[in-house]
Amino acid sequence: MRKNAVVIAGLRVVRGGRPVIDGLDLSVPAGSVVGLLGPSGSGKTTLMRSVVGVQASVTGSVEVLGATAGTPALRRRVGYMTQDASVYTDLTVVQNLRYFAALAGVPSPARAVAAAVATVDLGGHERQRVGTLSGGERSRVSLAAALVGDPELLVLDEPTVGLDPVLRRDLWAVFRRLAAEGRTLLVSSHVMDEATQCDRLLLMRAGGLVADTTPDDLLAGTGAPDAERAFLTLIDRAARREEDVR
Ligand SMILES: Nc1ncnc2c1ncn2[C@@H]1O[C@H](COP(=O)(O)OP(=O)(O)OP(=O)(O)O)[C@@H](O)[C@H]1O
Repeated sequence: MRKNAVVIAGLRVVRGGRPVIDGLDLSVPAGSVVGLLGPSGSGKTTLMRSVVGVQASVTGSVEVLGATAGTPALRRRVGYMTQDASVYTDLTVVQNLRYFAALAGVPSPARAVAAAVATVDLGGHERQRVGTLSGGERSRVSLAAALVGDPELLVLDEPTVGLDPVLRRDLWAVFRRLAAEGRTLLVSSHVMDEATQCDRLLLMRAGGLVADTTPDDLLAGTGAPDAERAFLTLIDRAARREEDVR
């Protein structure tokens, strides 16, 4: 089995004429849930877009499942859930999923759609137009769309944003189940209690990596009582180090 699902070396991304990621190295172990955390604007989405292969002005090496990010061979093997819902509100749940299954070239679309609906627990809503679903249901359709190609790597950009604690807990149970099946999940989040559900944590700040750690080591290394305060401690330390260098 592959040791790392993603290996990044010397990643540099220029957006709006300035480097927003500069010299990033990291790896994502296969079969694990890796949390991508960091303040707003730290580069999480840009990193995820680079992994999926949809980001322009990327230099350095981004290897995904043994291939260069974005190569056509990876299309079905990588599922991407963007921050904003990317499903069609005027189509039903099943129509959306059939469409995404066709894009991914899924050989048995009906079976794949049914499996994705079951995974995200949307049974009973199959024929409902997405525009009439609740916010939480809609984000689960986006997750199902990312899942319908049966990907080995799932890249999920803030999948739980705006969801209530019950839905967040349920979605994290889904993520854990997907990882137990051998899939790799790279999940960004602002919600620090979600950090404790990850196998590994990547902490970004200002386009760089501040920490590559585990939830236990994050707490032990900072002496903080919870993930949120540990995170703030590391961000403050990194900011102070940067000021000392200047
Ligand atoms: N299209 C763009 N043109 C110029 N700058 C951009 C563009 N998209 C993003 N940026 C800048 O790149 C930096 C990283 O943005 P990115 O969206 O990756 O951050 P993020 O960590 O995902 O933030 P958030 O948590 O708020 O979603 C930010 O400073 C942002 O302003």
